[in-house]
Amino acid sequence: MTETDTPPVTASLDTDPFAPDVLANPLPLQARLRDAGPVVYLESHGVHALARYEHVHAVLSDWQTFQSAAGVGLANFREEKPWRPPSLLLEADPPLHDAPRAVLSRVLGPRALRGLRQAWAEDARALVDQVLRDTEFDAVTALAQAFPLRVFPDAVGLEEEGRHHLLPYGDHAFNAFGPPNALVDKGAPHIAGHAEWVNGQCTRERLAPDGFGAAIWAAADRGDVTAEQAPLIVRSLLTAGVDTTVHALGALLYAFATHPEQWRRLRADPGLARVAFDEAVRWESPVQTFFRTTTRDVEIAGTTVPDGGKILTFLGAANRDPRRWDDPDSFDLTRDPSAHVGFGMGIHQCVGQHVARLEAESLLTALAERVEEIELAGAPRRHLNNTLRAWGSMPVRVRTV
Ligand code: HEM
Ligand SMILES: C=Cc1ccc(C(=O)O)cc1
Repeated sequence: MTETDTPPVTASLDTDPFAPDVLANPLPLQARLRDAGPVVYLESHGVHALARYEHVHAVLSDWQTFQSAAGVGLANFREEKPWRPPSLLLEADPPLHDAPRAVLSRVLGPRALRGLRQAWAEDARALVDQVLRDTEFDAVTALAQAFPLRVFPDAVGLEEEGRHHLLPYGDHAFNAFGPPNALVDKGAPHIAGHAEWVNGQCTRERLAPDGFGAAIWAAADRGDVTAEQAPLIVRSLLTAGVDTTVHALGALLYAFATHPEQWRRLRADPGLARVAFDEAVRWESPVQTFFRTTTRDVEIAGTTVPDGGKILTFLGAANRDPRRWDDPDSFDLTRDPSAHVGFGMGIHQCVGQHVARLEAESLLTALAERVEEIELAGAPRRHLNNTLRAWGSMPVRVRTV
């Protein structure tokens, strides 16, 4: 056998996963990646891609070998300056990651959220009553965007004025995890204005005295983190806490508008609201991808990735891996979705997931009480983003009780 006859251990593809047509429908490429092998070299960006559940789970669980401090996007912070000061959680490894994570775990933990449950349930009912005055509406603007933007900025303690900066700021941040393409170019001219408001909202004096932001500053006063760290920890909430839940709620509404039998199942058992949300996060994976950077030469399933190599983990592909899930492409409330990687895995697993679940449970419970049937009233339109899987609009028709 000559050198050229030896089959390559590592498959490679030249498809760009951040191309518009792929972002509009990533499922075919995800299937190709899973089937091509455990590790696939992407020539388009010079990175190694993982799309199978087993290997995505393993890489996200091994922060020592696959670090976050060199950035969790394509940009390698060892070689280039980040577009903004790195996050003290997302773009940090232990030990620097530990104290900020411990603070947010407490501020956003289930016990801290108990005080919000009643208020968010009432607000969801008020919004649903208002929206259901019409039998046809855009579920993205009327519900998926409206509810998080009614409850989350107040929970953080943000000023009323300027909240319109939140969605475009997050949208650009999530685009910036990808390559410097047209989506990044679209947000670049406006990001300074959005960032000026967002960064200003993270200062102690601009935050209401009783929200998540004030609780982070109180942790600084106790010495759990420093006063320099406090605003950046608040910034994490504003970056990660809005667009993600908006698009997860969009995924949830799309799932039910296209699966009437699952909607009937939820109405028969409203206690399914929380599992429905996690099944929607598995099925659509609003956060599709994240990168890691190797801290040494490492072999993954027969492929050696050199130190400093970027690894692209396809969370969305892992969440539909038939090696892990029965009938993965179906949205099914009888499934146990709890092992999904839609919130990540390991020490960086989403610290805001309980906030997201409470938002979803509040909205879904209010809808299930009033809406007998929900269906698409026209073709939904995708909102393209390098990292987020999102709907830009979703016309629906409802029958109410
Ligand atoms: C359905 C909604 C959400 C989804 C799908 C989501 C997804 C994720 C994912 C995949 C990660 C892991 C990132 C990594 O491993 O590099 C993560 C981390 C994080 N999320 Fe969420 N998230 C959501 C909602 C939220 C909310 C509401 C907040 C804040 C209130 C939040 C704050 C964070 C923070 C601060 C991190 C970094 C944690 C760390 O590095 O230790 N997320 N999220
Ligand atoms: C899941 C995305 C995410 C984005 C930004 C941050 C942050 O800025 O800390 C955390 C998570």
